Amino acid sequence: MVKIIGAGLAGSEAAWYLANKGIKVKLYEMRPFVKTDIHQTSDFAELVCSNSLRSNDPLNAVGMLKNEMIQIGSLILEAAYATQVKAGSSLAVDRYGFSEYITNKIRNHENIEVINEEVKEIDKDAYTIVAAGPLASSDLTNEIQSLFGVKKLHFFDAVAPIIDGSTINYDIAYLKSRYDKGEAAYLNCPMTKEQYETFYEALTTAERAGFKDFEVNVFEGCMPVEIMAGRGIETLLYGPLKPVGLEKEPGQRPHAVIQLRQDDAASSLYNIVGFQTNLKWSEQKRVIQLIPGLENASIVRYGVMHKNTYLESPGVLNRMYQSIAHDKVFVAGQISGVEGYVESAASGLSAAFHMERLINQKVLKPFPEDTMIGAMARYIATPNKSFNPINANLGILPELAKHKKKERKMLYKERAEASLASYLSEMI
Ligand SMILES: Cc1cc2nc3c(=O)[nH]c(=O)nc-3n(C[C@H](O)[C@H](O)[C@H](O)COP(=O)(O)OP(=O)(O)OC[C@H]3O[C@@H](n4cnc5c(N)ncnc54)[C@H](O)[C@@H]3O)c2cc1C
Repeated sequence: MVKIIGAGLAGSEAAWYLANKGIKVKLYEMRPFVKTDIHQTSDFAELVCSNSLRSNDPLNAVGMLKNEMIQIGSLILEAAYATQVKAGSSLAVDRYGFSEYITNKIRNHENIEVINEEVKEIDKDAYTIVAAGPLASSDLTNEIQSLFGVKKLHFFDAVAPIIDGSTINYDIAYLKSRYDKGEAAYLNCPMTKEQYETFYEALTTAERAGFKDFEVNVFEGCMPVEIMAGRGIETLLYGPLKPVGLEKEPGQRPHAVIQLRQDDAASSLYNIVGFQTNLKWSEQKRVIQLIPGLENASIVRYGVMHKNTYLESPGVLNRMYQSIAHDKVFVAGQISGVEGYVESAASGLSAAFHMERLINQKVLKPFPEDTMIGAMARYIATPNKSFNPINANLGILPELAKHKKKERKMLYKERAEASLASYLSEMI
């Protein structure tokens, strides 16, 4: 029997993998009895912010990771493709359908017992996967800290607001994907230079909520838009408000464009891309209503900002997400030092893969480091003076032999596919 703590992206993925291998799983989830600051439902694998699982391009790092997860057997991706909504070349999902799909599969699996309880202690001699996420309850966080003898770390993360689609002005907002790649699934709100300057002034002078120290600890990949804007008036124009490839008519490029991405299958909700924010709610409304097309927008969920806990994994976990000190205990998901929905699920899958082999006394061997799933595991287990949570990215793969620059991505992909296929056939 394996005890899994947390039915999030990582815990659900791990439970499903082990149960399908005939191993009994006790899956502990504290919601709905104990809530986190962010989760809103009691469903499993709830997406706490964006509804996007990012790029589907197999040459992109996260696209590569997805393909590897499918080879190994991923419930999260099965659910994502079953509940996909239009988002150009990205994989976005109907967030409620996605979580419901996973919850039903898990609850109906004969090898999984779901226990709605907060876990406060970890038995180091029992097979356990800790997958309690970045919002793990504080008693459990203290237990993790003392079990592994580490200093707790955190950074701050921010959530983007969600808009009621029926309140968008469609005379101004138009459908288009950047450079017309994929389906035109984004709504675009164009700005003139003057409109941008008014918006910029409001954004950078608006009142922020709480957290005096967050500017030093903010994670670059999920930075509040007001902090990014504070770096200079041009910064957003090269980031989330980049207008290139979004011209409504050829040759008529707006000064800036704010994009909205469909948030549910009914296309009734839209989130503002790259607009994670920690502004006071009244200020969010004021700033958002300055965006052309959103003059009367109704905000159904405001952006928020909060602490995000993770373990400094090098020296604590090995390349199989297994504790070095307590070999029956694995740690997976965002709390293990990976960052992102897909990455969290991938680490859950990886931990479960190795856990099954440990229980069945098979050889333990990390995934090859030239696969994305293996490169991420190597990153979290390798000593690093400034350890930070990691997204899938091509920079963590081993260098290629001499090659032409334009062949690089294809070579990474082909090398990873061959490596994973040979590893999986060896590991049977
Ligand atoms: C505010 C915020 C916004 C984010 N936005 C994005 C985004 O837009 N895109 C993206 O790719 N990533 C995002 N992330 C990062 C990350 O991908 C998500 O946090 C993801 O949900 C992590 O998956 P997980 O399985 O590790 O944790 P979770 O999905 O949070 O699952 C952990 C589960 O454990 C449960 N739990 C906690 N403590 C206990 C306990 N003691 N006993 C029992 N159960 C417990 C929780 O209730 C939860 O269900 C965001 C993170 C945060 C915090």
